Amino acid sequence: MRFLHTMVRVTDIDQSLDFYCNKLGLKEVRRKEVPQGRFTLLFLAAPGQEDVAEIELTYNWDPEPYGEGRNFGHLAFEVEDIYATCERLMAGGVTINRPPRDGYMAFVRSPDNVSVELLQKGGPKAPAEPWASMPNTGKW
Ligand SMILES: C[C@@H](O)C(=O)SC[C@H](NC(=O)CC[C@H](N)C(=O)O)C(=O)NCC(=O)O
Ligand code: NI
Repeated sequence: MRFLHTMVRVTDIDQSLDFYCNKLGLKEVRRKEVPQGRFTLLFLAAPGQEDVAEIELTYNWDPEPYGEGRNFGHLAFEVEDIYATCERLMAGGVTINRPPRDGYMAFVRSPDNVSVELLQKGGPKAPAEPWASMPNTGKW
């Protein structure tokens, strides 16, 4: 057995690709339109992780209310530089709900409010401003 993907439903493909690809750094691996089911599937992966650990975005053509499943926690990604990643996300208008005060862990939310955890590769970096004194913002 091997892990394939985590599926999240999204309400806007362009906004989701802007967040997951342009801002977070994932690449679109493939896309499948399913007109008979009135939905589109988009598979994303970090470079080199294609067919190893993917995110499946499901876009239903007919809008549906998606509650926040409290049993679902978050998507987690290891990043080369947690500060640079948070700077890039913040410059793109993403709120850093849990800033990397410890140089290691940060949380943001996707446009559909899916919680995304960012962890520093190799363990904590030295604390640095503005992150070391940045308060939490809302829930993550
Ligand atoms: C391709 C494979 O990885 C899938 O996950 S297809 C699973 C299938 N997805 C859909 O039917 C998408 C549209 C549907 N309206 C939905 O929102 O899921 C499916 O069985 N989905 C049900 C599920 O709970 O995942
Ligand atoms: Ni799937």
